[in-house]
Amino acid sequence: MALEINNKLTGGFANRGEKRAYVTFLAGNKDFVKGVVGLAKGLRKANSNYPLVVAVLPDVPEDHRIQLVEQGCVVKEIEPVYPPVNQTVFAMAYYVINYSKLRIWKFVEYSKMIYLDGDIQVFENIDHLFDLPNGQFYAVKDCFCEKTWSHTPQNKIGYCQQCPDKVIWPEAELGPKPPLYFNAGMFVYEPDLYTYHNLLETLKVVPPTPFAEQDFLNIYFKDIYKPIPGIYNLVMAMLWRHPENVELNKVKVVHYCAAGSKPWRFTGKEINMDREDIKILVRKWWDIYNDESLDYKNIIGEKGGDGHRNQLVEALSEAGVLQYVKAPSAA
Ligand SMILES: O=c1ccn([C@@H]2O[C@H](COP(=O)(O)OP(=O)(O)O)[C@@H](O)[C@H]2O)c(=O)[nH]1
Ligand SMILES: OC[C@H]1O[C@H](O[C@@H]2[C@@H](O)[C@H](O)[C@@H](O)[C@H](O)[C@@H]2O)[C@H](O)[C@@H](O)[C@H]1O
Repeated sequence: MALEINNKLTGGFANRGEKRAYVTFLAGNKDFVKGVVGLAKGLRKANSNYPLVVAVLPDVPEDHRIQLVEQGCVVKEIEPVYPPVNQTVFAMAYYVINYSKLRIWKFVEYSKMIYLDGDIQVFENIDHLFDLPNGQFYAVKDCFCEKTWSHTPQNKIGYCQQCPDKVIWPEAELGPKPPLYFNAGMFVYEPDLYTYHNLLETLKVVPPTPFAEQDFLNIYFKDIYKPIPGIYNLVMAMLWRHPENVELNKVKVVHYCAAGSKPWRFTGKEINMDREDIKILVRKWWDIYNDESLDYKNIIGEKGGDGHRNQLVEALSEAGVLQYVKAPSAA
């Protein structure tokens, strides 16, 4: 049924072949663009075969969009998504903007995408995740132990899915154990318009909750969610909350989501930020960000020629900044 609707809605996109891409989300005019530039360069260093699409909100300024296009990104403007205003429950104000991530389900020119937050770095090639079987939603299990989870029954009783035997879930008092819960900073999914419209319709009747779109996506995809190993999204707090579950030398993807861990804002002053492993991970991020050999222009080099320039103009047009770009000089 869903597939038939999907074909109708996507105008036969079902035969869109194996067009794949990484995708991230960028909002605002401040420093998160550094995160996305770092991610673009990290994917290049990891020899990824697929482009990085950046879904930008209208408030992302032209110069940031030009930076991203010049780093080889496919910049696509999206409209914000705001949840229904609901007096009883609220999303943490900071996270409300993340509902806009839901727009990436309409990128149906791609058959499969891997979403990565802008505060994620890919240190080793993960292209093989695109070959995971279709029809499922793949992501890494989150951890409930940080105080950001103090609003939840899990955190209140010290239960965490990362160590389910440490504190047994008290079914008699709290009912059935909660389903597995993923961190929405990284996931493997298949864009399709049926799901896109269904997500937005469902959002209208689901009150906002503290972890915003992450909570919402966990509800929506709970029947097809398949956990993948933590090496594909090291939720930073795992280093001090569940070190027994982390083999840092095997980690391929690092998620700088702990308070104070964003490399481009790093001061080392927040809790846990004085740890040696954190300092090494931040330094590894900067090594990539500062590596000019990873800049797109140095990869393409002069070989690009007019073809590259035309490609750049086309990309800038899609990014909505063409008016700032002079047409390539006549050959
Ligand atoms: O001002 C902002 C806040 C968030 N984001 C995007 O939304 C994602 C999720 O926000 P954040 O990383 O702060 O969440 P965390 O995973 O750290 O809780 C970021 O990685 C960015 O891709 C952004 O572009 N600008
Ligand atoms: O909007 C809700 C956000 O929820 C998640 O961030 C949280 C979550 O990971 C908690 O488990 C951590 O404790 C916390 O530090 C971290 O900020 C996603 O990474 C982010 O992309 C976004 O969906």
